[in-house]
This record gives sequence, structure tokens and C-alpha cells, in this order.
Amino acid sequence: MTRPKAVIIGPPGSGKTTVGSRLAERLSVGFRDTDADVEAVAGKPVGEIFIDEGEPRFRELEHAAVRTALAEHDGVLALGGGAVLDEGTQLLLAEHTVVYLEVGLADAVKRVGLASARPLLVLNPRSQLKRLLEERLPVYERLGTITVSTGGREPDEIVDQIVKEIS
Ligand SMILES: Nc1ncnc2c1ncn2[C@@H]1O[C@H](COP(=O)(O)OP(=O)(O)O)[C@@H](O)[C@H]1O
Ligand SMILES: O=C(O)C1=C[C@@H](OP(=O)(O)O)[C@@H](O)[C@H](O)C1
Ligand SMILES: [Mg+2]
Repeated sequence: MTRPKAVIIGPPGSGKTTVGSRLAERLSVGFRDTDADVEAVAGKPVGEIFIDEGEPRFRELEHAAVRTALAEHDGVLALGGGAVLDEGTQLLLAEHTVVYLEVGLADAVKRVGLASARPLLVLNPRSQLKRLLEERLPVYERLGTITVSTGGREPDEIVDQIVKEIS
């Protein structure tokens, strides 16, 4: 059965896209990111989907993108930070190698920056991230089969640890 070598979850700014693509390079496999898949289906960036069609529609497209990618991608798959809130997605992830990238509030704020391309963080990134971390941490912790700290660590060092733990 085709399945991803690793599925990367974690909050915005934890480094899912960055670390996931480097991990794929290191393993010589393909990289896929469900945000990019959703953008390809919708024909517009995530920010515009939120504005034109609303968050519930984005979440529908995201769940479909996750389901498809889990079934057909055999490389590294990064999810969007909020994908794990969907109960159907939580059930699907139970069968996979799921890498949870941990990040603290201060690092996440620094990394997403002030001019965020992330629609949920446009108004007040720090307070939005704080709320989002409080709500989601238990879900990330429960779904991650491997948990990796990212604070004060370079992406390549994080990749080293993931490679060791999944092989
Ligand atoms: N370990 C790290 N240390 C410092 N900066 C990082 C780290 N991982 C990612 N970044 C930076 O943080 C920002 C967000 O990373 P990204 O991979 O888009 O996160 P996510 O996909 O989890 O939202 C990018 O500018 C990226 O270069
Ligand atoms: O946390 C979230 O709800 C979101 C995270 C984003 O992905 P990243 O976690 O890759 O930034 C993107 O899917 C969208 O802006 C919503
Ligand atoms: Mg990302």
C-alpha cells in the first residue's frame, strides 16, 4: 500500500513546509504540501480562498486534499497547521507515521512574521497564535507518533533527528 514516509503536523511557524521539503530531499523522495494542493484545486492562494469563500470551504478542500495525498503520495507530506482539527482527518492519521514539530509561542511569532500570508494571523499574530496553540496542542500531541522540538534548532538538525527516528 502506498503511504507517505512521514506526515508533518504542527502549528503555523513550526516549520512543516521548510523541514518537510528538506526531509524529502534527504530521503530522495517527493515532497507534497496540502496547502499547495488546495491552492491548485481552487486556483488561488489560501488567503484568497478564506476571503472569497470562507474558512469552512477552505477546511472542506483541505480535508479532501489530505485524504487524497495520504492515499497516493509515498514521499513526505506536510499538512497545513489547522488540518488536524477535522475529525475525519484525525481518524485517517491514526494509520500513519506522524511527525509533530513542536514550537513555542515566541519562536512561532518570530517565524511567521508580522506581514503574515496566513489569513488566521493577519490581525494580531501573537494573540491569534497564542489562542491557536492553546486549542490545538493537545491534538498535535495526541496525533504525533514522533515529537520533535524545533526551538533554537536549525532545520537540518531537525531533519537529522527525524531521519533517525523514522528509520
Ligand atoms: N527551525 C527553524 N528555525 C528558524 N526558522 C525556521 C525554522 N523552521 C522554519 N523556519 C522559518 O519559519 C518560517 C515558517 O516556516 P514554514 O516552514 O512555512 O512553517 P509552517 O509550514 O509550519 O507554517 C519560514 O520563514 C522558515 O524559513
Ligand atoms: O493553522 C491554520 O489554521 C492554517 C495554517 C496554514 O498553514 P501553515 O501551518 O503551513 O502555515 C494554512 O493552512 C492556513 O493559513 C490555515
Ligand atoms: Mg506550511
